Amino acid sequence: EISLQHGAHRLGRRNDADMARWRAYGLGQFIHWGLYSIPGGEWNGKIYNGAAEWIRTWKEVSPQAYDSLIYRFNPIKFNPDSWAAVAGRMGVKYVTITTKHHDGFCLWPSKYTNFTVAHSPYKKDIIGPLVKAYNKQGIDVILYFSIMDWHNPDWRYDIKTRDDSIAFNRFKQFTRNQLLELLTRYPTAKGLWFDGTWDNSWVKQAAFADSLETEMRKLRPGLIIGSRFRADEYGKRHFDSNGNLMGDYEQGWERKIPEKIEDVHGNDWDCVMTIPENQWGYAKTWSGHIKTADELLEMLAKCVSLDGNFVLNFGPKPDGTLRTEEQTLAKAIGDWMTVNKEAIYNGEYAGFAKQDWGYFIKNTGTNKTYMVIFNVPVSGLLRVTTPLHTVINKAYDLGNLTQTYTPEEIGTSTYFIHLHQQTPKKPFVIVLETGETGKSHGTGYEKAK
Ligand SMILES: Cc1ccc([C@@H]2N[C@@H](C)[C@@H](O)[C@H]2O)cc1
Repeated sequence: EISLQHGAHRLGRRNDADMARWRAYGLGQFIHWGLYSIPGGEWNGKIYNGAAEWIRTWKEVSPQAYDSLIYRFNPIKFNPDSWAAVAGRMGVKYVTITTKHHDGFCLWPSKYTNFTVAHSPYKKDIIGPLVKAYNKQGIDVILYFSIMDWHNPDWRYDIKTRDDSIAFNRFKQFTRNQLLELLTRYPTAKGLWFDGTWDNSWVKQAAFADSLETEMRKLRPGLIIGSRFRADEYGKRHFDSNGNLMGDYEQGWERKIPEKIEDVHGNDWDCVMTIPENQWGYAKTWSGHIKTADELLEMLAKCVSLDGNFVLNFGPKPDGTLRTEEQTLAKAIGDWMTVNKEAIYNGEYAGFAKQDWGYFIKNTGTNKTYMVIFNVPVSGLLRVTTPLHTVINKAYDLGNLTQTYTPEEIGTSTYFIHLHQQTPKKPFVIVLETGETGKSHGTGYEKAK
């Protein structure tokens, strides 16, 4: 261990109520919305093959022309209550919304720049009504904020000269002002999701970022900030120079999911995922593979089974409506969640050996273990190896409690659950009520005769 001033300030998970609430979410929604939604990945009739929210960096686009999109931002059909209703129907417990993406356009009327909704034809605050609408649906809000700000002339990718550091010091104050402004304007926000923090300019600000994080936490006790916000004094990000996670949860799983429990190092984490391969902002043309509801449900179950939250991204259209494909997916996921939410909310790693048929999830509320089944084996036999001294007392369908199973014990802590013939063509859940050997009324099911 080396002594660090600006590394991790806490070892292991946060154990307070605010973090327990975040840990229990399971399913979240990401929303990327801003000026980039207007071109939607196309410019002068040509399709940009990068992520739509990065179109300002395309050589075909002059930054000034892009920035003039502010005069076309007027989402007349924007209705936050309808977005929140779609999210509520989908079963999300929290939403992460872009307040300012890399382009620097602010969806709230910031006092510290004119590049905001207040100076667009729309004029009104977007973030406030969104927070209110989502909170009304019982959905918590996390504010996405990009440190990197292409529009602000004081932004630098690196600090090479004295002029750079003079400009960047102004930029640091601007950033601090905007963050304190957001926390003050939107006091119900549960956390901040930082992005745009990989460039040397910011990585060199270990002390500043550390003190800013402390200041924000003091202003908003319980605030949840991930590992992407700051680097330690040796430039290490996410994990400090002693290998300890900075921030409250690991923010490294963008468009990817850990394979096994060892990959998450006992930390909380979220996975943020796009529906197409790599589009966060609205893209008129979705090319490549578009994920189906079943694929997304499997990602959700996999994340929760490994102690993470799964956050699915929506890129609303410039007029403020949600694209049809996203609404259809939200409903399909919601229909599944209506039946199976007990396997997702309050879900955590169950400690059962991973099996090919799907995922084990322990619900910390019900204390039951849920088998989320995606791949029914041709044998119709679902193998279950319980943790040591754990026996299965009951097994039944979550979707139909009268559909029970008598696990066949085939070895030490190992059982086969015999599926009934007509297994559904959709992911389904079997509930296991377990006990500790010697503590339950019996020793579980008798050995197979
Ligand atoms: C290389 C790269 C940088 C930033 C991103 C941003 N993070 C996602 C959450 C989106 O905001 C995307 O624009 C994606 C890829």
